[in-house]
Amino acid sequence: MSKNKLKSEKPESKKLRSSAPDANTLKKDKEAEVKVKELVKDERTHKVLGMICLLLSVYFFIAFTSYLFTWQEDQDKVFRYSADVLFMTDLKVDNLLGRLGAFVSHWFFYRGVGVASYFFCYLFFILGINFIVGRRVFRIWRNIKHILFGLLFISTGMAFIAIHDGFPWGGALGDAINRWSIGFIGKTGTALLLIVAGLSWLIWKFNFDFKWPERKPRPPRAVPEPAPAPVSTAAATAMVAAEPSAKRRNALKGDGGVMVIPPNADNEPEEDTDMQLVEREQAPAGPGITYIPPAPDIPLEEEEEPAAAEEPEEEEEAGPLLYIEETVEPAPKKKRTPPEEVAFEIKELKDAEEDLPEDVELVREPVHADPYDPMLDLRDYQYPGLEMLESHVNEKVVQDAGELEKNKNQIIDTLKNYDISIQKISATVGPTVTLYEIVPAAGVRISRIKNLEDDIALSLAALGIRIIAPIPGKGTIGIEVPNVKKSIVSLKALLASEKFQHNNMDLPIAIGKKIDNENFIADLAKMPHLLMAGATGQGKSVGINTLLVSLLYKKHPSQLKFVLVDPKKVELSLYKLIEKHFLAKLPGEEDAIITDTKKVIHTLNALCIEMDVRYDLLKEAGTRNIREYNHKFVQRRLNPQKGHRYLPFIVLVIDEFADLIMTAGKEVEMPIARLAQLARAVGIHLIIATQRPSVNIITGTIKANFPARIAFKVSSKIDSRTILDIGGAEQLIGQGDMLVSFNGELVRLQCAFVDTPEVEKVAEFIGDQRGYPEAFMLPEYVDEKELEGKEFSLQDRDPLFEEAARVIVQNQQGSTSLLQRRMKLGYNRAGRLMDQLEQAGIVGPNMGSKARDVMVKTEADLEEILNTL
Ligand SMILES: Nc1ncnc2c1ncn2[C@@H]1O[C@H](COP(=O)(O)OP(=O)(O)OP(=O)(O)O)[C@@H](O)[C@H]1O
Repeated sequence: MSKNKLKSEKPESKKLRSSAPDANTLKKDKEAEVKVKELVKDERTHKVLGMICLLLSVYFFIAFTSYLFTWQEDQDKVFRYSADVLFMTDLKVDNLLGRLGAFVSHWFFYRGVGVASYFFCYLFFILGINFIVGRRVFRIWRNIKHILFGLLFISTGMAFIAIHDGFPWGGALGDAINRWSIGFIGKTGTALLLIVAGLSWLIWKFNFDFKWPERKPRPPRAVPEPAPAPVSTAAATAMVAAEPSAKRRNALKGDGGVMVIPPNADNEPEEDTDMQLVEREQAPAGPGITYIPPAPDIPLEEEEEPAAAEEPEEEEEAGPLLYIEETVEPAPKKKRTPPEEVAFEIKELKDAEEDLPEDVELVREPVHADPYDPMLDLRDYQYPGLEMLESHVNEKVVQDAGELEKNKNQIIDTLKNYDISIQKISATVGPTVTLYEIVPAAGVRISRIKNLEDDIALSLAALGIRIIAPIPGKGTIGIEVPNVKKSIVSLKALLASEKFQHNNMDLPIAIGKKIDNENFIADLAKMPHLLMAGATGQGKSVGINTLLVSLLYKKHPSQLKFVLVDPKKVELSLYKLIEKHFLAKLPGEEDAIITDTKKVIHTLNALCIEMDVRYDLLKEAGTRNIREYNHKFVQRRLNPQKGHRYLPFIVLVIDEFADLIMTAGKEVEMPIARLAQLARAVGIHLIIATQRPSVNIITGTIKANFPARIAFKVSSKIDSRTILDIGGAEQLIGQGDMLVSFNGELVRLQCAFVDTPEVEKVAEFIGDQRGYPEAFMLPEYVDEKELEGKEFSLQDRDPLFEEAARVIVQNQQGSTSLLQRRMKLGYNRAGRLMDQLEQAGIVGPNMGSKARDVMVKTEADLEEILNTL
């Protein structure tokens, strides 16, 4: 439909354009709009605004302070001439900032909020700093809330205290509230109200612990930490990060410096919980601490501790606090840990606690260290909003009572014809089909119904009837009958669902709705690959778009890359716009979307190399999968100098697999099979779609490695068996009606619908934002066959020769895999480089599985050799 739509829309839009009155004007308007947008986004504009805000803050501060001393002299003049005072050049005022200073201060103090006016200086100050620094150093909304409260409270309070003073302590606002309040609840009432309001604010802000000391869960004692086992930084981060910082502080305050485990950590966000679990598995209780150098000072005020609990998404800016133990020996001179600075959880270290002599105290130094933030490169990246997607007209599931009754009667009658009586029948209306569940009368064998499946379907004379006898796990028989009025499941509804919004999945994909209208949302990382088949026009392309768009809604460009293979050339071309954000390609390639079979082979092999390189990295890091690896990397426990890097997930999407197999056969099948077998742990996942699910295309090897499969309507029962190992897909009704085989279950779903213009909007929105300088580069793959017979001489050295030589000499290790890892090269190219290095006398001859000798010992020697070459 999408394509059709596009086609049919084109002539219309042409017509429109030709009848447009003045295309040039429109273009200019658009250009102007773009320029204004750019100007607003420009960081220089922000800096200028910041300067203006700071200036206002300072100006107000001086004017107000001066007003405190000169108000009596100036008040008369401002009263007398009102705003005219500003234009009376011969009028002398005492305010340091002249007539404007006197006028503004009068307005703020006398007509406004009295001394609380200083809050405005603060407001402009924090706005100014945020604009200039370019990030939210201060949280504006939180501060505005406090400022509003402060304005009301201070002005009223000051007016109450200094009710008879001539100076406008509370301003007109304070006076008015005060007068009203005294009239309403009396003087004492107002005083009490003010005290309660003030205390409430303090409690809200600092959440004092009012517990009686004897009721404390455990008596205060020395900090029980394992003496010889410093906590790894990661564990510390996980513990500290998992705890809302307000709680941390409270725990400390309540104890006067002694640490208490917060009683519950239940209100932690889900993601945090998960991270904590992973970390606990890893965190070594023994030595092996990695020192994280203190990051440049981040002032503590930035953190505004309680805010961390309220606005967890903002934590990334300041980074969680890390606590690293530096001295663990029993110190003769006791040093007390400063109570406000150390937050710690003891749970994990309980075992070691017993070994610790009673009087030992640990000295910890809080360190502000930034965990590596992969999103920082594109930190202003905005996720697409749901408003870009459409709600489709007939989205509501229609329950037609007449239709239900008719079908029910027909089912009962038909079964009666075969002497099958039933006890009970119930119906569940789904978006496209209704499931009638039948409980047969006692004594009726289910196998009988199963054998009569085709006859019953024929008698019911409806298209797309599927009989499930029995429904697994239920002991009932299901008959699925297509609805006359089908409803569309819009992707928007699925993406807005709670299950999609709040989950802990690595690669969440919204697929569709089950018959009982439950949303089917799965984690591609767990599937771990997906095979899709369906005859032409049954919804495959829409299905692929659904999956891609759901991932785009959830993932940051630093976390996910797509490799898109589109032999049909038109299906995935929309995603070209997001090349610099989400696509991966081969070095030196123009197009990120691969349409040519030869290039597909190169890309698949490059992905295999990337997989091997990633496995090497995982091995070196001592981790088992990409999640653990990235976690360790984020904690800065892996050294980028040694080739470690943050690994984004890679999703390979092939839109027409049959076409590839027909043209390239084994050359495509082999790398796909390798990837499917091995790549899940390193975060490479495959989505493969095909029109022709025949056995020569979906071979045994492929099938065995794709446990999750989706079938749209196919043309024959054989095709259905090829893809799902069971019939049924031939009875689907098309238009996104699908069967999903996943986790050993077969579920009928209505695929979520997302139209091409919606995808276009999302892609444009992402594409318009600042991206990486180029697409994500896959390692280079050089076809051995292409290289055969090519003798190389030192004259036509590889362009990377010098860099490779330096890597080898710096590491004093003549290993091909070192070059592969460091320079992200394919095995072949790294091997060729090594041969050239041997020819140049930089490394020794090949020694089988051992690394070659490095003949050049210093970089200075190497430079000499390179100069002479
Ligand atoms: N989930 C859905 N809900 C409603 N209608 C759908 C859905 N999926 C597909 N359709 C309808 O079916 C038409 C064909 O879908 P689509 O283009 O995805 O088919 P296809 O299997 O990719 O075909 P081809 O293999 O020829 O590209 C769409 O234009 C749309 O009208």
